[in-house]
Amino acid sequence: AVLADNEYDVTLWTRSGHQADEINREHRNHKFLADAVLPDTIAASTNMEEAVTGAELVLFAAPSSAMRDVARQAAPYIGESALCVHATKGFESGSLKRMTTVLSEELGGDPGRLVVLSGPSHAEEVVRRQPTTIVVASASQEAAEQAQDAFITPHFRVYTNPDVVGVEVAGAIKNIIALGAGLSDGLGFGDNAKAALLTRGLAEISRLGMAMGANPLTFAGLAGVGDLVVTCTSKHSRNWRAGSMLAEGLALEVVLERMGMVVEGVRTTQAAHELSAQFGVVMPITEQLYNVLFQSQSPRSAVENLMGRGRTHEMEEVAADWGLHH
Ligand SMILES: NC(=O)C1=CN([C@@H]2O[C@H](COP(=O)(O)OP(=O)(O)OC[C@H]3O[C@@H](n4cnc5c(N)ncnc54)[C@H](O)[C@@H]3O)[C@@H](O)[C@H]2O)C=CC1
Ligand SMILES: O=C(CO)COP(=O)(O)O
Repeated sequence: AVLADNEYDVTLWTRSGHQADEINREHRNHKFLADAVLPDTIAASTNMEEAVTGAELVLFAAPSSAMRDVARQAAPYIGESALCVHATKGFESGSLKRMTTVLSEELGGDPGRLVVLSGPSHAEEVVRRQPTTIVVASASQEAAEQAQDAFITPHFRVYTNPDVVGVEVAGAIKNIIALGAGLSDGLGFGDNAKAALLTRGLAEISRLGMAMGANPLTFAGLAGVGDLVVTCTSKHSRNWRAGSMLAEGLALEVVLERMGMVVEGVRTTQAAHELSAQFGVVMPITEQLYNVLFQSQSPRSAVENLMGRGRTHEMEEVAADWGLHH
């Protein structure tokens, strides 16, 4: 819808013939954006060749679990000069690769044409043209500015950032913290607990990101604190909702089935658990979420474990994370 507002001819690719028909005939996408009317210049197709051939910009927005498969299907039809942007938040399971790495491997060509678009941006509000701010990051400033040009509207303000690693890590890991925020709210804890999760969560995100080569300043920006705040506090968040359902005692499989939409934080918890070991980074909230999701630990004992950790000096810890002398 943002691109259509900027007068691009948009073709949306989907696997579902029913969804394509609904978008083409009614300009609606009932299952995923029930209340929205889409611009009538958006066409939908189940034919990848038709959707992608000749496109000057290709936006990938599949779940992280589908990124490699979708990119592989699209690759033969993407022109050499096409800008390739993704809005996916997660890592590839198993390989633990970031999404631009997956795209680079599948699409080939100039890696400088790859851009990640991320930040506090629930689709339900973007499609209503409510004020939204996001970041586009690319190794190439020119590519980032091309993406900024393509997406910026009076309702959708786009900033550039050269830190692809930081933007991708921030967008992925905040979903773990949002699952924790949903659990916390579902258990009946208050604003103090939520603020603690956000703040200590940001420390964890930054610690892993820096170990992976990110610029720490990215975590103070829209892709970092911005997306963390929106996902932990918004009624639209799938991750928050899944966390609050887990707090009711529902099994993970039941929660995911009831959600019917991707809850990226679940796979990301598994990935971050592995990344924290690989990079030797301490991630206590992620560790407790991992135990709740995959090791049958009760949410209440996870909270007790977090509250009962050894005493810590806040500034010494930050200084160590940032490689500063305290
Ligand atoms: N919904 C939102 O407001 C935002 C979502 N994102 C990210 O965008 C990505 C997608 O999220 P949503 O659209 O919310 O998920 P969703 O669950 O609402 O929609 C995912 C779509 O991908 C399709 N899909 C699933 N597996 C597929 C496969 N193997 N091949 C092709 N299509 C497949 C589904 O049929 C569905 O149409 C996630 O990484 C999410 O973190 C990022 C920013 C905002
Ligand atoms: O990343 C998002 C908002 O910026 C979407 O988060 P959820 O998947 O939790 O809805």
